[in-house]
Amino acid sequence: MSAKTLIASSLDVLRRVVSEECAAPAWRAKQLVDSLYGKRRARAIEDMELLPREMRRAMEDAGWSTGRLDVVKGSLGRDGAGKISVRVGERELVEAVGIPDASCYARDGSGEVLGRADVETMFRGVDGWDKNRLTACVSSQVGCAMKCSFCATGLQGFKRNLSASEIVSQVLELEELYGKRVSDVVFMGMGEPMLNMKAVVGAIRCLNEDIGIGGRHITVSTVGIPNSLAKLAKEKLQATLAISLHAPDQETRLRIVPSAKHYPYEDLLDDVKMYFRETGRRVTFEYTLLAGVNDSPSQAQALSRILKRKFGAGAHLNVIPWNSIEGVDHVKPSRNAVHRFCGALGGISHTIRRTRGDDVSAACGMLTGDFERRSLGRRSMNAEL
Ligand SMILES: C[S@@+](CC[C@H](N)C(=O)[O-])C[C@H]1O[C@@H](n2cnc3c(N)ncnc32)[C@H](O)[C@@H]1O
Ligand code: SF4
Repeated sequence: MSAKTLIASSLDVLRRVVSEECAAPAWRAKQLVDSLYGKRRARAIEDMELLPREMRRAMEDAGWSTGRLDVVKGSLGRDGAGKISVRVGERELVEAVGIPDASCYARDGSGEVLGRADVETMFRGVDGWDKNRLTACVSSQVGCAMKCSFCATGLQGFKRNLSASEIVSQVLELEELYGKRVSDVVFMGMGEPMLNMKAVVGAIRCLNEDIGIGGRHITVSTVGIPNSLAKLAKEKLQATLAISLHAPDQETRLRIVPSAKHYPYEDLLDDVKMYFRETGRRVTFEYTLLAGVNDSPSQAQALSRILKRKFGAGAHLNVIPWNSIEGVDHVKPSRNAVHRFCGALGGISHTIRRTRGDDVSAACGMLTGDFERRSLGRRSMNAEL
């Protein structure tokens, strides 16, 4: 990774690069933006045909790169959901997922292929686009330190934060592979976005202002980090906030979300309420449903009571039946259990998340970038915690 990446740099920074490092007129900064995110996107500075050759050379000499990422491998689910592994450092890989329209399907079954060209050939074999929507699920960290008991990323441990450029580039790579513009971005891949707020906010601004993805089509999902929501509210983003709640009370939450120890349930909900008041944005709660842990009708009733007490009609619940992960001691709830739980929610607005890409381990909580983890070794990843 180069620290001097043009992707996700603000227009002010790009203007400075153009005028101070390239001795070119400031209006060239607009062409630089077009070269990064416009129709003819350049993967490397040398390919930026809109810019004079001397200017490209000056940027390279000053140590700049675009920041585009290398796609190492990919796999495609039957429903067209595709997972890619991108290299973000010498020995680090993270995963990102493309989730097309629900009407899509993969012409050629799944399977894993190596190398960008083969991944692109495979991803272009997605048919059945209806509304032309493509959601990018991006990672914000290499691994995650939060250790939620049901999540493959949490099992992996934490390595480092991603930069804004590394986050945005995941979206650019998915757009290029599918040959489609991304319509929605969800920060639901690897990592806890609120532990990397500066880069996440920088990435959101770039996705919104430079790439043109509507703020309301960007969702940040967080397990809840003390004091982070007040800071996020100050950023005045249009993005939607999703809180991974998973329980109707502190005791149940503590069983599955170790970090809840530092953030009592009521305090979390009070902070969410403050965020709701400050931003006027509807808050979504996520609830990963685990058989025998948090899926009983009485737990749904308790959840309904507390959400109504705190938010009235203003909360929405996303119920996510657990996606099984090898070696993890949880049980997926039956269809009946999911419907019984939702039936007991007593009028709380909710949706049951349809699992996408689970046949290629691309669904929620299944991302790891494990390829490199094996060579790094779990001990070395955890050593940096
Ligand atoms: C992987 S997390 C990343 C964002 C953030 N760290 C968080 O927890 O909200 C995104 C969502 O996936 C959910 N999730 C994690 N593992 C899951 C699994 N195995 N099955 C279903 N949902 C899962 C999380 O609870 C969270 O709501
Ligand atoms: S669910 Fe989110 S916070 Fe928990 S371990 Fe997974 S990525 Fe981290």
